[in-house]
Amino acid sequence: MLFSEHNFPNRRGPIGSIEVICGSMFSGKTEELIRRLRRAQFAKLPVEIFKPEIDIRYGVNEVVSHDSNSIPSTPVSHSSAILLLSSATQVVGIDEAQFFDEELPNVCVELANRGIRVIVAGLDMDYLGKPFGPIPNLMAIAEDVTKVHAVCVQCGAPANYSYRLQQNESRVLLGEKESYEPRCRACYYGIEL
Ligand SMILES: Nc1ncnc2c1ncn2[C@@H]1O[C@H](COP(=O)(O)OP(=O)(O)O)[C@@H](O)[C@H]1O
Ligand SMILES: Cc1cn([C@H]2C[C@H](O)[C@@H](COP(=O)(O)O)O2)c(=O)[nH]c1=O
Ligand SMILES: [Zn+2]
Repeated sequence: MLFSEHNFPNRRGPIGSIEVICGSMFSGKTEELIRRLRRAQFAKLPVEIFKPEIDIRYGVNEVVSHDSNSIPSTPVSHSSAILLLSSATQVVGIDEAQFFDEELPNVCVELANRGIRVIVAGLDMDYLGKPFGPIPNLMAIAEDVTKVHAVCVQCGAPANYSYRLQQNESRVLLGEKESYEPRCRACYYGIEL
């Protein structure tokens, strides 16, 4: 976005917005989220970061990337808690948003309409290649959507699927490299070219 696009002479006060960072596992969603939030902190803006209570893989009170970058965060059990905990902030970050309830898009709209910059990261597809939780609706209402890609472990192409290695059919199965690998379309579907 051009800096000149931020100059609105007839507007007073901050304009809120919703940004979505999505992609497969290992695509760099959390790193990109942390990068944007750190830049906001460098700008001395008050920042609050949330994640779903379910995701305690690396610790309860921080968001951690696969490369061990981390930033403190607050675990919440329902998206409505984000509204209550964001009254004095200007930037809200949300990680693992695919695990939140379907109210999350409304919560993000409410925050953005208060003038808050909302940055949401999450899986766009589950292991079956189906749109995951509230992410598709968030992508529809966001001002900005960034789709990041991992590297396909089979062939090296850009990967947008999270292939599950375990025989487990529940949609939610927390895990890392022992349970998932990022794959491109051809390798995910086993398409011979
Ligand atoms: N196959 C892969 N493709 C890309 N990055 C990978 C892969 N395997 C491990 N990584 C590591 O994962 C990091 C991204 O981690 P992270 O931001 O936590 O991803 P995400 O939140 O999308 O799962 C990369 O910087 C890289 O070091
Ligand atoms: C595809 C898929 C993933 N999960 C889980 C596995 C991990 O715990 C997280 C994703 O973490 P990341 O930061 O994006 O690497 O989600 C799941 O429960 N169900 C799925 O279908
Ligand atoms: Zn591939």
